[in-house]
Amino acid sequence: MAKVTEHLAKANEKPIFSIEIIPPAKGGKIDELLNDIEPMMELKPPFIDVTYQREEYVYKTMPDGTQKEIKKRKRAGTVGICSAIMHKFNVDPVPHILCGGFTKEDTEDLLIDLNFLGVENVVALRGDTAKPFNEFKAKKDGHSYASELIEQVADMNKGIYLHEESTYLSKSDFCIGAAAYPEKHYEAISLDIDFENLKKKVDAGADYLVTQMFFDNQKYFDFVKKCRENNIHIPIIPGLKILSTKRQSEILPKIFYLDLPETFANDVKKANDDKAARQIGIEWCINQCKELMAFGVPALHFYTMSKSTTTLAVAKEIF
Ligand SMILES: NC(=O)C1=CN([C@@H]2O[C@H](COP(=O)(O)OP(=O)(O)OC[C@H]3O[C@@H](n4cnc5c(N)ncnc54)[C@H](O)[C@@H]3O)[C@@H](O)[C@H]2O)C=CC1
Ligand SMILES: Nc1nc(=O)c2c([nH]1)NC[C@@H]1CN(c3ccc(C(=O)N[C@@H](CCC(=O)O)C(=O)O)cc3)CN21
Repeated sequence: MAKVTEHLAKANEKPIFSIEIIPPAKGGKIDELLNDIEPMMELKPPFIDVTYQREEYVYKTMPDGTQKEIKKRKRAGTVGICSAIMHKFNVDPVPHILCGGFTKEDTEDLLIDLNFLGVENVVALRGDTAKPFNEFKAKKDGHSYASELIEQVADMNKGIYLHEESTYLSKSDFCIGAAAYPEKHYEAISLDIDFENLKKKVDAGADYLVTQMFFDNQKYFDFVKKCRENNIHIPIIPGLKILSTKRQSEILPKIFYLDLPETFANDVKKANDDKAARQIGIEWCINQCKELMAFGVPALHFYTMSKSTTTLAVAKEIF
């Protein structure tokens, strides 16, 4: 097993093919998930990201009229999935770890579990705002920003644990990924402020970055240039989403704060149905990948949503 940065260092001629999967909805079977992703194994991704879905809250009126808060998690099982894909496919799992919903102590326990399982990588994120709220709120004794979470992982890599004074504790050795937003994070007031926050993540110990999806490569090229000019020299992996329905051309820019190039958006709008939109999405992504390869990206990371068909349609043209 190896670190993401080690995998990236080994790839010289071609970028690495990597994928991101999501846990199945509660009650789903691990075998179904493994079967769904198996077709992509033909392209030998050296690492697979497994997202962590945060909890949401629903409120139920009880017979006595009081409101009961119910905590629900639709897609649980990130750690178990990491262990399953590691043993079934012999690839490095990269669990996402979140600030949201976690105390620092919860995080420490999670990191100890991952370390014992032999997982050597994490992507450290703040996490989205819990539904149905409209503002991110850290847990009491939890982290507010990804940079703080990165610091905790980096501390453990030095043998510094919470509430322990001994200096002879075993050191973990996690490779730490962090998220980057070429078109700014949706909550950030400006691109520049978001960039300052990105620097904090790098200073806290991020080993590499993976970007939010983008459909305009120029946004990625400008972002990489800005990073390099500002002394950020770690690898920056482009994250790619293959547009696969007409609706996504309306909704993705709004949810994730991105621009769709006008020609692309118009072509998708003119498509007769989702099948036609998906074909346009596939072709757009193939062209994006070719241009990114020519630029010399270290990897092409696909947000697959655990579905292999569209990703394979693109990747088979590229790799
Ligand atoms: N669940 C998952 O697996 C994934 C989730 N994400 C999403 O990425 C988003 C945020 O995660 P990160 O980028 O890790 O969060 P982050 O903590 O780096 O940034 C979140 C927001 O806070 C601001 N910020 C950061 N540090 C700050 C500071 N010290 N002072 C003031 N403002 C600060 C940033 O500019 C940004 O607007 C979330 O929406 C997350 O859910 C992204 C990839 C996968
Ligand atoms: N803010 C944020 N939260 C995330 O969880 C997240 C990111 N960004 N960026 C990186 C990856 C990519 N993720 C995603 C999440 C959803 C779709 C997506 O296509 N979602 C819907 C459309 C939107 C909707 O109807 O809610 C779909 O059609 O599958 C793609 C990538 C998850 N990750």
